[in-house]
Order: sequence, then C-alpha cells, then structure tokens
Amino acid sequence: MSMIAAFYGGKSILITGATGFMGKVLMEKLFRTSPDLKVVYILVRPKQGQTLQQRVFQILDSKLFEKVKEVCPNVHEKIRAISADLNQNDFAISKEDMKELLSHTNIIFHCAATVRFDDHLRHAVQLNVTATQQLLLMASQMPKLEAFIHISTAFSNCNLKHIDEVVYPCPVEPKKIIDSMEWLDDAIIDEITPKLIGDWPNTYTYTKALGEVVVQQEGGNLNIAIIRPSIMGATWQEPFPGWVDNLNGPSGLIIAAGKGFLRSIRATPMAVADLIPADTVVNLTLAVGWYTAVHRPKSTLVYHCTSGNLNPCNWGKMGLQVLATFEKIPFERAFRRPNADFTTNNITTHYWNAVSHRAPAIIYDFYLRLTGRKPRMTKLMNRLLRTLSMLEYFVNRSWEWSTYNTEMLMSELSPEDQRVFNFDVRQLNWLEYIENYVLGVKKYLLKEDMAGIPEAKQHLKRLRNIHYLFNTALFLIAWRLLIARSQVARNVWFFIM
Ligand SMILES: CCCCCCCCCCCCCCCCCCCCCCCCCCCCCC(=O)SCCNC(=O)CCNC(=O)[C@H](O)C(C)(C)COP(=O)(O)OP(=O)(O)OC[C@H]1O[C@@H](n2cnc3c(N)ncnc32)[C@H](O)[C@@H]1OP(=O)(O)O
Ligand SMILES: NC(=O)C1=CN([C@@H]2O[C@H](COP(=O)(O)OP(=O)(O)OC[C@H]3O[C@@H](n4cnc5c(N)ncnc54)[C@H](OP(=O)(O)O)[C@@H]3O)[C@@H](O)[C@H]2O)C=CC1
Repeated sequence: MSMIAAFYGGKSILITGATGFMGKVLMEKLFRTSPDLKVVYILVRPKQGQTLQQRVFQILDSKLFEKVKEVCPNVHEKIRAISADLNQNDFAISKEDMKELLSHTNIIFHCAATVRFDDHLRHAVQLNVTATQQLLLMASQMPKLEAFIHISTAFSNCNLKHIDEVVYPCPVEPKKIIDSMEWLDDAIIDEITPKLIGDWPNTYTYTKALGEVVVQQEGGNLNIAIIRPSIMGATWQEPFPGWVDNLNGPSGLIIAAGKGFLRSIRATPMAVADLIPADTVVNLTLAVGWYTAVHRPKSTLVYHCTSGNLNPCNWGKMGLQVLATFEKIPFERAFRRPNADFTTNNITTHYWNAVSHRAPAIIYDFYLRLTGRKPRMTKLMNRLLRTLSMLEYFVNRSWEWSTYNTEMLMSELSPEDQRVFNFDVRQLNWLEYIENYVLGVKKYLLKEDMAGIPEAKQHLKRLRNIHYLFNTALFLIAWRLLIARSQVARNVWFFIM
C-alpha cells in the first residue's frame, strides 16, 4: 500500500493554479491515487466568458481525466471551485468561502503564477510575490494546516551558474519592492525595471526569486517546502505519455518547427536541455507534501526537480530527435517542410532570420494579397522571432543544480511509493520521451487526427517538389543572367553543351 496515497485520503487540499498545465496534472494524480480524499478546493477566476463550473467541467471532460472518472466517479463532487482572483485583496474570496477554507484546509499546493517572461513588473510582483505573501497569511490562520508547498522554478536563480537547494537573498528586499509597486506609476516602473532585475533575464525569473524569499521570511511556524522544476514538458508516463496543453517552453517551438515556420534558432547544441516531464514534477510535489506534513523538517527544504545532473540531454540531441519524429509523424498543412537548424552567432542568426523567416513570410503575404486574402504571415513570423529572442537566454547556457534533498526524499520512500510516485529521471529514455512529446503536441495541442498522417506526408512531398522547382527556376534565372554578362560563364556553358 502506498503511504503517500494513504496520507492524502480524507484530506482537504487547496490548490492555486489548478486550471494551469501543472495544476491539472496534479489534480489528476491526486484523484487517481487517493480517490478517498475529502475535497480539493481550487481557487479559480471566471475567464473568457466561462463560469467557474464550466471551467471545472471542461477540465474534467478532457482526455486527461478519463482514468480518474473510472476510479473516482464522483470526482466532480469532490472539487470545490472557489471564485478568487489572486490579483485582488484577500483574493476577492467571499466571507463564507474564506471561513470554509480557513477552517478545513490540511495541505496547500501553491502553483498559480504568471509565467510570461515579458510581464509588466507590477503584475509579475502582484502575482508571484504579493499573492504568495497573502496566501501565507491565510495559511497562518488555518488551524488544521499540515503543509504548505510552494512551486517555484529552477531558474529563479538563473543569474548563478551553480545552484544549491537553498533560498538565495535578493539585492532588494521583497517588502520594499511590494511597497514601491503601490506608489510608483507604470512609466517609472518601466524605467527602473532593468536596474531592479539586474542580471536576471526577465521579470518572471526575478519575481519567482522574490517569491521564494517571501516564503522563507514570512513562513513563520508553518511546515513549508519549495519545489523548483526546470522546464516542464509533456507527461512522461502518467496518466499517459505526451499530454500537454499549452505553448510554453519547447511546445510552441515544436509546433513552429513542425509546421515549417521555424527554420533556425540561436542555440548551443551542447548546452544542457534541462527538461522535466510534468508528471515527474507532480510525483515529487505529492511526495514532498507527504514528507513535509509527516516528518516536519526543522527548516524550509528546497527540492530541485531537474534532469541535467542525473540524466543530461542537450539541445542538439533534442532538436535532432524532434526533426526525426516529424519524418514519421508529420503535422498537417505545413507551411514548409520541417527543416530547422541551430545558429551560434549574431551574424548567422540575422542572416537566417532575414532569408529563412522574413523573406518567405513577405513572399507568402504578397501571394495572399494577390489572391485577395488578408496577409498574416509577416505578423506571425514577427511573433515567432520575438518568442525566439526571449527563449535564447535559456538555450545558450547550462546550469548545475544540486539535488541532495530530492535524492534524500527518494531514499525515504517505500519501494511501493518509489513506483507509484516515481520522480527518478535516471529511468527516462530521452529519445522515446521526445517522440511521445511531439506526438502529444500533435494530438492534444493541435488536435490533429492520426488518420491524417498519409495526407500530411503527401503534402510534404508536394512542398518538396515545389521547393526543388523553385530552386531550379532560381538557378536557371541566375545562370541566364550570368551568361548574359560573363564571357567565362558563356565558355563554361558552351563547353558543357
Ligand atoms: C550537434 C548538431 C546539432 C544540430 C541540431 C539540428 C537540429 C535543429 C533544431 C530544430 C528545432 C526543433 C524544435 C525545437 C525543439 C527544442 C527547441 C528548444 C526550445 C527551448 C525552449 C526553452 C524555454 C526555456 C524556458 C525556461 C524558463 C523557465 C521555465 C519556467 O519556469 S516557466 C515556463 C516558461 N514560460 C514560458 O515559456 C512563457 C513564454 N511565453 C511568453 O513569455 C510570451 O507568451 C511571449 C513568448 C513573450 C509572447 O508574448 P506575446 O504577447 O507576443 O504573445 P502572447 O503570449 O499573447 O501569444 C501570442 C501568440 O503566440 C503564441 N505563443 C505563446 N507562447 C509561445 C511560445 N512559447 N512558443 C510559440 N508560440 C507561443 C500564443 O499562443 C499566441 O498565439 P495565438 O493565440 O494564435 O495568437
Ligand atoms: N511550465 C513550466 O515550464 C514551469 C513552471 N513552473 C512553475 O510551475 C507553476 C505552474 O506553472 P504552469 O502550470 O506551467 O503555469 P500556467 O500558466 O499553465 O498556469 C498558471 C495558473 O495560475 C493561475 N492564475 C494566474 N493568474 C491568476 C489570478 N490572478 N488569479 C487566480 N489564478 C491565477 C492560472 O489561472 P487561469 O487558468 O485563470 O489563467 C493558471 O491556473 C508556476 O508556479 C510556475 O512558475 C516552474 C518551472 C517550469
């Protein structure tokens, strides 16, 4: 019998960010392994015209929850969606809901965050720092609380090369940052943002670092743990391989490459691609929840959920495997044949951006205009280039994360728990994982049917023929011009003929 699964039985669990990528995988695993848990409170905001209930039903109706509905048929009764906006005071939670949360919650998993790299500092501070502070305050008023698990990121200290499982101080105290956001206007914040974030690459990683310091400083007597996943990718094994539902991290680029938009990316092939499957992160999170509540470590433990030091893979290997998978499982209606490459310096990056990204987009838009349609490719390409420039920082560096606490926890688990809540990435076969990831992107993000593969292959053949035709025509035009202007070229031509 799994001790961890048994621990969550009968518990009231509060999850923030349950509608996000990680939150959904976390809820799924909780219900599947501990169907006898009492209730899962989720803090949800109404979005895109959907009520809270509609949002919950949409999640439960997805393929991700198919197994859960078999083992826990009354799952919808056990999810209690609470209307909340983490940007508001007291999260805009009603008095009755707040009373219920305060008096019943046993475990908190704080996953909500803004993960946008370019978010305005005010908003990133509000969600990643102030909301964490408010949640800690709420937690301190929960008499039955056993553990508070804060999800951070392994990149919260990406300004360092070697990162230990400790909370590092920030140059400016989070409290001062929070205060200043209250009275500074947006224009001034824009101006001082580069100075404040210093050697962090963006507001996301900077505010996640501030969030950790808040957790450490204001955790009081709570049983707290911090989890730092690296780049979260599609699921590895559970509930099935390849599940993914957003464009963050590599997923968006896999689409861009598979559809033929992405031709080159400035990346270092030998740099470590520190991906970690979402189900591995969730297994560690649940194990940490159990350990923190039952063993009550004296200090706040930080757990790195990374792959680089235990089972490293680099961007070169990953890129090649992604491209190899497109051969077997192509995406439908590609713009060009998938054929991306890595560049390593500014000049080649600018060259390939002009030749392989911007020029085809301009030509295609010209064709759309000629045929009376609205041009859209240049806009799309500009977005892609902006995304690439934001991700560049992470694909041209390697970091070393120590994993003492994570390995210690692994050794504390019973053999059964090591199996049910497996977070040992040494067992991960990268080639298989990446193939399933690409397949998952096709099925669950692009919603493409496997039955369409023969047609997609046919389409790629047509694109290849168009490509050959275009290149031949281009060569003949260039050669004709050369013959007209150069005696040497004429002589070569007559010689060949
Ligand atoms: C040895 C020899 C070697 C040879 C090798 C040859 C091989 C060749 C290689 C081929 C390549 C193959 C494919 C690629 C495979 C791997 C490539 C490497 C990928 C690396 C990615 C690493 C990322 C690391 C990040 C790590 C950071 C820390 C991790 C975390 O803690 S949190 C999660 C990370 N957060 C994010 O990822 C958020 C990023 N997104 C943003 O910040 C923003 O969305 C934005 C990118 C700034 C864009 O903002 P905008 O306001 O412009 O747009 P908006 O958000 O409104 O979206 C507009 C449309 O764009 C879509 N979109 C959003 N995000 C992405 C994305 N990441 N990628 C693509 N598209 C995206 C969005 O959906 C919108 O679309 P619409 O709805 O249709 O309008
Ligand atoms: N994805 C990754 O690669 C990595 C993620 N992490 C961390 O893991 C955690 C989860 O990330 P992930 O699931 O990918 O992120 P997502 O962007 O998928 O999910 C974010 C969640 O936060 C919620 N949220 C955002 N703003 C508010 C708000 N004002 N009020 C209420 N809820 C809000 C979102 O709700 P809504 O659905 O309404 O928008 C959503 O449920 C984050 O803490 C992130 O920093 C760490 C490392 C890597």
